[in-house]
Amino acid sequence: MAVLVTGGAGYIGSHTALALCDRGEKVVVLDDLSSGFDWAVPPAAELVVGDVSDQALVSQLIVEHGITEIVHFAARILVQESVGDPLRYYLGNTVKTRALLETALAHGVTRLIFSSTAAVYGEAQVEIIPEDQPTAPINPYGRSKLMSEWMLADVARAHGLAYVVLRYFNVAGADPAGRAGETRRVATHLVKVASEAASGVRPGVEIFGTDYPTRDGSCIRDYVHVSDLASAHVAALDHLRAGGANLTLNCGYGRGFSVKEVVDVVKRVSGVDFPVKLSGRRAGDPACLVGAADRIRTELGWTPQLDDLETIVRHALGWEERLASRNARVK
Ligand SMILES: NC(=O)c1ccc[n+]([C@@H]2O[C@H](COP(=O)([O-])OP(=O)(O)OC[C@H]3O[C@@H](n4cnc5c(N)ncnc54)[C@H](O)[C@@H]3O)[C@@H](O)[C@H]2O)c1
Ligand SMILES: O=c1ccn([C@@H]2O[C@H](COP(=O)(O)OP(=O)(O)O[C@H]3O[C@H](CO)[C@@H](O)[C@H](O)[C@H]3O)[C@@H](O)[C@H]2O)c(=O)[nH]1
Repeated sequence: MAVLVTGGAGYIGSHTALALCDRGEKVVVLDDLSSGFDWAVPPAAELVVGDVSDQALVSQLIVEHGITEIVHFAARILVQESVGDPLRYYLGNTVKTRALLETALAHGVTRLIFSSTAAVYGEAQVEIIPEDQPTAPINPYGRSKLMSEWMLADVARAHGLAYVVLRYFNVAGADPAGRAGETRRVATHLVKVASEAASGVRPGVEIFGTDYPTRDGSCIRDYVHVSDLASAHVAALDHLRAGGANLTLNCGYGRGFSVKEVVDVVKRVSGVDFPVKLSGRRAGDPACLVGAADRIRTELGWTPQLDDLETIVRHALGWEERLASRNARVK
């Protein structure tokens, strides 16, 4: 019995692989390393380098390792990039998910956890978004993920697939023990970017958009600690193994911070007053995304341990320090 973690060399996948290994699960990571790093895979997991749509490879992995569940993270993840190159997103996120599903079903793997996103909601009509809010994504990234959600629901009805869809809000922070964190060839996520600025890796932070209809004109997001998110996946796996119902759940804390507030917290926690430039809006960004957070607690018994922006930022800054010493060693 083993769990296949696609995208497990990436940010959220590597933290979830760690959480699974920590409790003694056998973990096989499948990752093409297009945005992930081989060294990010926990030592206790096995890394196979390849593409999730390579059906011969995935078939071989399922049979060889006795895969019983798939946690599917592998995807392209950037909203702005999806606006400029939509077909890349429909291929990477929708078409390849279809191929993976087909392979899984062909081998009788019928339990799957899927990384979806708050981007499926689009421009929120309510301050706190419940799961039954109509989906109306405003960018190709969100649409590519929503199509995958629909595929899962259809396949569940037709072939008995059991799934949990987790709609993550904005993921940030790093493993509290410093074993993993967010590593990017080019960082774009706000907490990561601001942590890099505080660490001197970049000159400063640009705030994209100050004319949104929010309390200070900058966008509002629900920032969730990556290790809490990892534990939500473990809880989802237990739910499926116990024969639980198919679920689509928000994964956030139910409270939002503006871009300006996040930047201020990073400055305060780091003690570094890095330069900030006010700029125009970035393509594809909704004004506000904050998720109702009660259903996942009720359904999965998920109890976040790290719901605190300062803690998230402290862990993100700690990871930057580790990366700096690691890069110094590698050079
Ligand atoms: N980071 C966030 O804030 C956030 C929020 C909502 C949803 N998500 C979703 O969570 C998942 C993971 O995001 P992340 O931030 O860890 O991204 P990431 O880029 O760090 O990780 C994705 C991993 O998937 C791998 N990958 C991509 N395409 C692949 C393919 N075809 N075959 C094999 N491996 C492939 C990449 O090399 C990378 O290691 C994604 O599905 C993303 O859409 C992320
Ligand atoms: O240098 C920066 C980076 C970001 N932002 C703003 O900060 C907010 C958050 O942006 P970012 O951290 O890039 O995350 P999102 O674009 O909200 O997208 C993330 O969060 C979504 C869920 O809400 C996921 O679906 C996506 O995969 C993930 O990239 C947005 O308003 C950005 O315009 C800035 O102002 N300056």
